[in-house]
Amino acid sequence: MPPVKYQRGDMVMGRWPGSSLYYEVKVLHFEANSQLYTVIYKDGTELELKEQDIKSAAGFQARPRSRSRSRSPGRRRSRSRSPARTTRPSCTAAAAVAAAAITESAPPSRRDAKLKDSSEVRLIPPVSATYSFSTTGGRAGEQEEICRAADVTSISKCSTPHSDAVLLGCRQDLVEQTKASENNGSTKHGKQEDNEPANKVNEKSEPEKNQSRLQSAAQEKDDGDGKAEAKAERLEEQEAKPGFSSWYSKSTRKTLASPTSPPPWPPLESFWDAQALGFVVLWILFQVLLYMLPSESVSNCVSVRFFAMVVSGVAVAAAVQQGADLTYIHSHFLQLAVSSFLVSVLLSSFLYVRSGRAAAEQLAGRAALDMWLMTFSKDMRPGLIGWCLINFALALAEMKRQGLEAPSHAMILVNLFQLLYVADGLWNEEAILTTMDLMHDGFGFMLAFGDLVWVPFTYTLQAYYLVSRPTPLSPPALAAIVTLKLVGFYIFRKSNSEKNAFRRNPSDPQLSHLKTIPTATGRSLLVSGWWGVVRHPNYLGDLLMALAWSLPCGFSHLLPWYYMIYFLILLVHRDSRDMSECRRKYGSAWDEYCRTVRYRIIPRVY
Ligand SMILES: NC(=O)C1=CN([C@@H]2O[C@H](COP(=O)(O)OP(=O)(O)OC[C@H]3O[C@@H](n4cnc5c(N)ncnc54)[C@H](OP(=O)(O)O)[C@@H]3O)[C@@H](O)[C@H]2O)C=CC1
Ligand SMILES: CC(C)=CCC[C@@H](C)[C@H]1CC=C2C3=C(CC[C@@]21C)[C@@]1(C)CC[C@H](O)C(C)(C)[C@@H]1CC3
Repeated sequence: MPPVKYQRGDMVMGRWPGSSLYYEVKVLHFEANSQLYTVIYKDGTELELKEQDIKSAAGFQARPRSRSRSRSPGRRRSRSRSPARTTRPSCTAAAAVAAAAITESAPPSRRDAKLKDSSEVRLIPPVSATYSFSTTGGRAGEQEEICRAADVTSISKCSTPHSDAVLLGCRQDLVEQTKASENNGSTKHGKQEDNEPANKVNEKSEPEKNQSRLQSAAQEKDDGDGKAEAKAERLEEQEAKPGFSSWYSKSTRKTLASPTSPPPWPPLESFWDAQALGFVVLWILFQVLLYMLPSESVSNCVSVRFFAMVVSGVAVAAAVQQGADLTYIHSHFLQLAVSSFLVSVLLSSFLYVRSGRAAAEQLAGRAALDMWLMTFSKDMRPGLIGWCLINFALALAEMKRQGLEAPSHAMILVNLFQLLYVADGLWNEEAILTTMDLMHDGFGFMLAFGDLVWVPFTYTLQAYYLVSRPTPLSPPALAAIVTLKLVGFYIFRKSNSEKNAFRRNPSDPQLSHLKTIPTATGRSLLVSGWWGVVRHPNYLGDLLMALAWSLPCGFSHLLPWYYMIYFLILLVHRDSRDMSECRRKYGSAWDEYCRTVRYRIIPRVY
């Protein structure tokens, strides 16, 4: 029996069925009976290839570089990845590799024979769905998808204006490949004659003009200053990393390409990282430290929570200045979320167990620690400030990943909008202290989970999305979004302040113009001003702001719209909870209020 040439796990170049194009694949398995290698392409497609359809990765390295790459050795970065990785083709390189492969593949007669061979290559899953040219992502998404399908991961290259030639090449090759592979698929079902047209397509589509087109495109790209290439390499490196981050970027692209096929679940081992847990614990301890600092000196002029936010910001800026790489937060997003989840479970369990004994121990004054922990946990600082920290880290990750000198406009908007929201919440002490969750629900798992996991790791998803999906904004769109945010914020702040001021001092002369309804409890209800427009003007403002957070991300994906949808459900649910609570509290006075102010959140609509 001849020795097996390629071993399991080897990174090699595999010929794409029906074409002369080679892409980097990983050997999964060799079946001695059929003499076929099962290989996996970068996009997850598994195929069985014959030995002659596989080449060692090293053979592809020299030719395309010397032929079309003008990058100086000084600019070439050494990488610590496996040797096969260093040969991974970028958009340009893939084109050049493909071109080289075509040239290499000798005279047409031999190529024909090869193409005929390809009909014997067996496709395991039907791949045509993966290669549907999605228009959902708009032009950028489309380009990216085409490049992905061709295993050309340098999105940034493909989306630069100069890359149209490459794009065209990729697109045409893919159309041809798709046709060819579909035909191969039917071959599997015994329709050998159906393969004829496919071979004809390939005969026509792979002549030298294809080669020169790809080569000139490659040349054109390499005449650049090498920045795009550096970008592509960075992207490749990111994608090469195992874990959630690379899984997410691949899966969002998959979703765009074929919305019907769910993205694969990230590998289990990528959920846990001890170092990530260490960072989460450190962050919470840092917030505990700030919480323990004597607050008298600042509390007269500035909210202590807001002060904690400023100090945290300064500390983070100093850490970045000292070389701390905050993009770790992006590449370990899932691990950090899992660690925070563990801490929230531990903290709420601890407090739950302790609360059972508290009554007895209170006499002995031993509940002090529990009380302290409880008030600290209700404070929401770690989560709210953590939200801003993560957003900032994601802006840095976007710059790194996209090779930008500053974050994109969309990223800046998302960061500033949410920073304003958090700063407002921390500045206005009542905002947190009077919220119904903290007033009525006590401290439980939901609050710990909300503070440590839900808020920092799901409210940041717009920024997370933008890291790998830059969304350009036209100046009018930018202006419209900023206006929407400001209008939303104005309604949110004014209405909350009006109610809080009224609750603090109902006879405040500044509020004397407002109409009220007395209730049996001795407290009154506002029926004019903001609270006379709808029953929850603050929710309306909050929803407009939520809209302004999602709009910068465009409409290509559901992920950045998650918050808007979740929040709509949350607020509608809160409104009905609050309605029952107020009816119980205020009885007929509440019914009268509801008759006077008919709409709940949106005037004349809901
Ligand atoms: N981003 C997020 O994840 C979240 C944000 N929020 C925001 O937090 C803020 C607080 O929301 P929430 O805690 O739900 O509650 P609200 O601030 O809406 O407060 C509701 C309470 O206000 C009082 N009230 C209602 N109507 C009147 C009236 N006409 N006159 C005087 N008092 C009235 C009642 O309490 P009483 O009479 O006892 O004073 C009622 O229980 C909102 O802006 C909300 O959008 C909330 C949850 C999550
Ligand atoms: C589905 C699920 C896990 C729900 C958890 C709900 C919590 C995340 C929210 C309940 C009330 C919240 C508030 C804020 C954040 C989310 C939670 C904890 C809040 C601190 C956000 C900032 C605002 O300015 C606010 C201070 C008004 C607000 C208060 C309520």
